Amino acid sequence: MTHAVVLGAGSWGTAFAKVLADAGREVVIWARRPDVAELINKTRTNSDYLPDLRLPPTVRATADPAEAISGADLVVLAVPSQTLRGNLADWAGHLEPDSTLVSLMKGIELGTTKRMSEVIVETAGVAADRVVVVTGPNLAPEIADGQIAATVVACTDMDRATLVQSSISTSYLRPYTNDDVIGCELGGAVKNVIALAAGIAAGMGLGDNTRATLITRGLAETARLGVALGADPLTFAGLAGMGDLVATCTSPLSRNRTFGAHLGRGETLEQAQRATRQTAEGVKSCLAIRDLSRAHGVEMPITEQVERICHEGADPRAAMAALMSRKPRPE
Ligand SMILES: NC(=O)c1ccc[n+]([C@@H]2O[C@H](COP(=O)([O-])OP(=O)(O)OC[C@H]3O[C@@H](n4cnc5c(N)ncnc54)[C@H](O)[C@@H]3O)[C@@H](O)[C@H]2O)c1
Ligand SMILES: O=P(O)(O)OC[C@H](O)CO
Repeated sequence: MTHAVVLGAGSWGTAFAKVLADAGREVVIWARRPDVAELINKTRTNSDYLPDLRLPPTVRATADPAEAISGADLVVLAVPSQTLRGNLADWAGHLEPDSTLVSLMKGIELGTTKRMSEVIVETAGVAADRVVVVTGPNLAPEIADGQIAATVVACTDMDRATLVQSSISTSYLRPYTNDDVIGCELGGAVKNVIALAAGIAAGMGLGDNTRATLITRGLAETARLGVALGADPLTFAGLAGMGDLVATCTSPLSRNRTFGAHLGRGETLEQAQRATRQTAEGVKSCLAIRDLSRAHGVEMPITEQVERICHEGADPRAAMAALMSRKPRPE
C-alpha cells in the first residue's frame, strides 16, 4: 500500500499533511527532531507550529527519512528553500521510481538563482515532469483550521497535476491545475518579498493606500520578471500571483509581513530575526530575486529596496523616498 510522505514538520508541512489525510491519503510526516515526531504520534498535535490543530489518525510521524520515503508514491517537500538542496541530496536515494515530487517551497535559491523545481530536478536527478508545484493563498493556520481557500497545482505533465489535484481536494481546499510552472513558482517567491515591503510600510505607520500601491506595483515587477523568464503573464492575475500576494501582504498571520513590520519599526535584521521564529523566505530570496532580475535586465525597484533594507542596513524611510523619486513613467 502506498502512502504520501511530507518531508518537513513545520507550519505548512503539518497543515498539508492534514489536507492529504482529509482527502483520503495515508500520510507519514518526516520531522527533523525526533521529539516532534514523538509528539505528533502521541498527541496528534504539533504544538510549536500549529497549537490548535489535531491531526487525523491516518497521519503518523517519524524522524527516519528512509522509513518515511520508502514506499511513498507522493513525496511532498516542505523544508526551507535554502536547505532544500542539502536535504534532498540526502533523501534522493530513497525515492521510489516514478514517485511524484511535490514542492511546497516559495523561494529562489541563493547563489544559483534557481527555482525550487529546478533544484529538485537537479538534485534528485528526476525528469521535470515528475515535479509538481503547489502554491496559492494558503496561510497554514487558516488551512489547518479548515477555512475555505483555493490553490494551484502546477506541472508540465497535466496527468500528474490532476493526480495531485485529486490527492488534495477537500471540502475546504479547492485546487486548480496549471501548466505554467515558472509563473506559479515566481508568483510564490516574489510575493514574500513584496509582503516584506508591505510589512515595512505598516511598521512605518503607512496605511492602506501604500499597501495597495505596493501590492499593485509589486505584481507589475513580478510579472515583468516572469515574462522575461518565459512565464504566462496571465498566471500573475491568478491564485499563484494576485491571490497569494493579497493574502500575504494583508494578513497578520504572514511571517514575511510580520518580519517586515519589525524592520519598519526600526529594528535591525538581527533584532527582527530574534523576534520571529519561523521561516520568512523573502529575507533570503530577495537577494536571489534581485540577482535574477539584474541578470535578465528586468527592473524590480521594490525588490531592490527590500534587499537594501534587509542586507545593506538601509533606512526604510530612505528606501521609500528612493522608490518615490524614480523617473516618472507610464503605468
Ligand atoms: N506556513 C505557511 O503558511 C506556508 C504556506 C505556503 C507555503 N509555505 C512555504 O513552505 C515552505 C516551508 O515553510 P513552513 O511554513 O513549513 O516553515 P516553518 O518555518 O514553519 O518550518 C520549516 C520546517 O523545516 C525544518 N527545517 C529547518 N531547517 C531545516 C534544515 N536545515 N533541514 C531540514 N529541515 C529544516 C524545521 O524544523 C521546520 O520543521 C516555505 O518555503 C514557505 O514559504 C508556507
Ligand atoms: O507566512 P508567510 O509569509 O510565509 O506566507 C505564507 C503563505 O505563503 C501564504 O500563502
